Amino acid sequence: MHGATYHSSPLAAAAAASPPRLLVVHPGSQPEASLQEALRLGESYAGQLPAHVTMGSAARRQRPSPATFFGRGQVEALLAQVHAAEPERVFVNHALSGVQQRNLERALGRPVLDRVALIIEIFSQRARTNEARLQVELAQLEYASSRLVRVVDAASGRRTAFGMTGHMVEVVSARERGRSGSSTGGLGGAGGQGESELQLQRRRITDRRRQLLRGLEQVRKTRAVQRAARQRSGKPQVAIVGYTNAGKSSLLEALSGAGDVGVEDRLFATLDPTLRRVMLPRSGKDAILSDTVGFISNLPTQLIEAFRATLEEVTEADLLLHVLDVSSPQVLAQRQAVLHVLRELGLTQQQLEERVVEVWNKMDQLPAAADVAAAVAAGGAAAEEQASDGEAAAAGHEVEAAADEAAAVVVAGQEVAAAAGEAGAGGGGAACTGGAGAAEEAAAMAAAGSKQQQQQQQQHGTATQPAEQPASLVDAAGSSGLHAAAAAGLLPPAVEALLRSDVRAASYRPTAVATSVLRGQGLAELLAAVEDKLEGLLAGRPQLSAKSQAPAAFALSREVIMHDRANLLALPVIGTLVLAGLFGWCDTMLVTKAFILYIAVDFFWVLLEPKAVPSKPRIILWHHFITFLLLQLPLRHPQLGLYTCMDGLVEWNTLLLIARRQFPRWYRPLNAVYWVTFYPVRVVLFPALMPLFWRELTKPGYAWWETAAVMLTQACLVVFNGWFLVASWKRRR
Ligand SMILES: Nc1nc2c(ncn2[C@@H]2O[C@H](COP(=O)(O)OP(=O)(O)OP(=O)(O)O)[C@@H](O)[C@H]2O)c(=O)[nH]1
Ligand SMILES: [Mg+2]
Repeated sequence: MHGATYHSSPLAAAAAASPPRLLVVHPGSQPEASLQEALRLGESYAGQLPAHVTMGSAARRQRPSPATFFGRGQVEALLAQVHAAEPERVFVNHALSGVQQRNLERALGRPVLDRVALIIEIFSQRARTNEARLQVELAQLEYASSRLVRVVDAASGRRTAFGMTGHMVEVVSARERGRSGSSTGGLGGAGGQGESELQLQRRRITDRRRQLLRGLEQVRKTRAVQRAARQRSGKPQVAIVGYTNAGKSSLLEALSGAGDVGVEDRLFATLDPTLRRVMLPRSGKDAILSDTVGFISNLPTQLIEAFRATLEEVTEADLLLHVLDVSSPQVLAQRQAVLHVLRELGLTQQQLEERVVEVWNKMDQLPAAADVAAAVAAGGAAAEEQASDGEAAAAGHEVEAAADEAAAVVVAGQEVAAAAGEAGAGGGGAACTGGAGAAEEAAAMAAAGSKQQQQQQQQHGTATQPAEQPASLVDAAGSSGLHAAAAAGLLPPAVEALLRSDVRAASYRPTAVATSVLRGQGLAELLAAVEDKLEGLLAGRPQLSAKSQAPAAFALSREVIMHDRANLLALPVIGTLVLAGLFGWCDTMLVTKAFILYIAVDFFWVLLEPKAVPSKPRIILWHHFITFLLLQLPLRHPQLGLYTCMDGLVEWNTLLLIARRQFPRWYRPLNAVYWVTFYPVRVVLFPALMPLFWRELTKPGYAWWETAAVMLTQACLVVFNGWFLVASWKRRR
């Protein structure tokens, strides 16, 4: 029952074989845009645009009925619609409680899905890899278990409202009842078992959940190891995120040249992260880009939680490319939804502000796409000219506003290319000094060039692929072009709002690059902006900007860097004194005192600021305390000073350890010398000092407790070195 073979939800399997006919029921109180999205979700699930019915009016907002969500009259009307349309399933475009869902299923005689269930079912259909299937099943389980109690409490006690299919909870077994035409036949014969059946189901859920979590933990570990290996290669990691269907996979395909990422005009086409290498134009270095599952507003928390392993590619990335579909009137809400999910994933506001580049995609889909592109070309040229002339003060209002924006907005376009020859001098100059007037002029100039295409767009109801590839017109210098287009009234309200700084919250103004991925426009500018941003971001992380072999986890904190630097100064002094003491060039008592001073200062440093060491400050403190005790004896018996110097040799090895993480460029040679010195000093010399100490300390003149203290402390240091060796091995593996 809990065997190795995996069976995804039988409903999903059936749906994949022949997509079920769906009826979308839209509560009239919900906005029209929500209906459009519901239809797209329905289309993604059923493979065809579903029929829909709106219940209630937007004007009359009534409280949802706790029993059936819709009022009694509405349910009757809905039943009539269901009889007319004969759908296999009904999708209510709202969140439903377990009781509402079950009562509606009874009333309509059909399985009823709410928004969360539908999204989970779409995920279930799309899950291809083992990782995705595990994650989807976990989400299904969480969803099912959250309604288990309520459903059973409300039931007559004669039957449970859910069933089990093999090892898995059937999420909406009532759907299955509807499908089979039976009112009691939950999968696995769950009927009639009462409370004990409930307990059994609960236990099965818990067991399966535990199993899934174990499987996913393994997935996470594997992903973490793979990520660490990629980071070791020194290649920056860039994650593409965005609302579903915004064009993320298209962008990855376009930037990487790979044609196998999987672009589809349906919601949640992508579930699994796909990685591709992309060359950065200026440095010629590679970055790793990852495409991942799209987000949606009110993304079920079960899915966010379940997809954590996948979404860690996002949280661990150096940079995020946030793709926005500017052709959607809902672009602002979609942007907020994505930011909301990113925050739920644990990204802080500061990380969002620092690590995001926005991609304003589907520019070609704007109603006046050609004119916008022309205005942008004119504005961009103006900005360039303006920059080179140093005449910022003379610029028009719109251009000033653009300069205020931190964003760099770029559009390249074929129609723009046509206008560029003319606009380069005339249009550009006009935009520079004329603000909105110039934009109109530029738009008018471009209008002639783009007329033919506009006609095509009207004919086909959509933008068409241009015959020629566009030339890139504007570099990532300013958003004046789009501002000019906005001033000329060429932008839809949503894009205008995107541009306005009041919407782009004061502190949140990521660099933005306008693109039409479908037409290959704006991609060069995007890559340049990505490279700029990465350079800025990785400046403090040299192991990423320079190819090195340094381990990934070396994003050092300020505290560690300061402590390391102090040690890089102190340890060579101590090490040299130790060598001088060993060779007899310096009094061993002086060495001992210097050693004690160093250990004491470092002890208090770590005590007061535990973050000064990358890990395990407590062990470091114990180590220092024990060393401190050991060093007391040479103060009482100067003849033991030579042994102090022998112990002190270990500080050269410590110096190499610190240098290794502080100079990642030299990681390989430093690492080699570190290990060459590690074994003779820590593994051979330290234990070997034990019999030497014993021989010395059993001579007359030493108190028994002095012998015991030295032997004990030296033994502790031997154990510490052993632990250190094992920990290093583990880390390397
Ligand atoms: N007009 C136009 N369509 C685009 C553009 N970029 C992508 N598309 C189309 O948008 C649809 C969705 O593209 P995808 O790349 O699959 O979108 P996605 O963000 O990966 O979607 P999910 O994986 O479902 O979240 C496809 O039909 C693409 O051809 C663009 O710049 N302009
Ligand atoms: Mg995709």
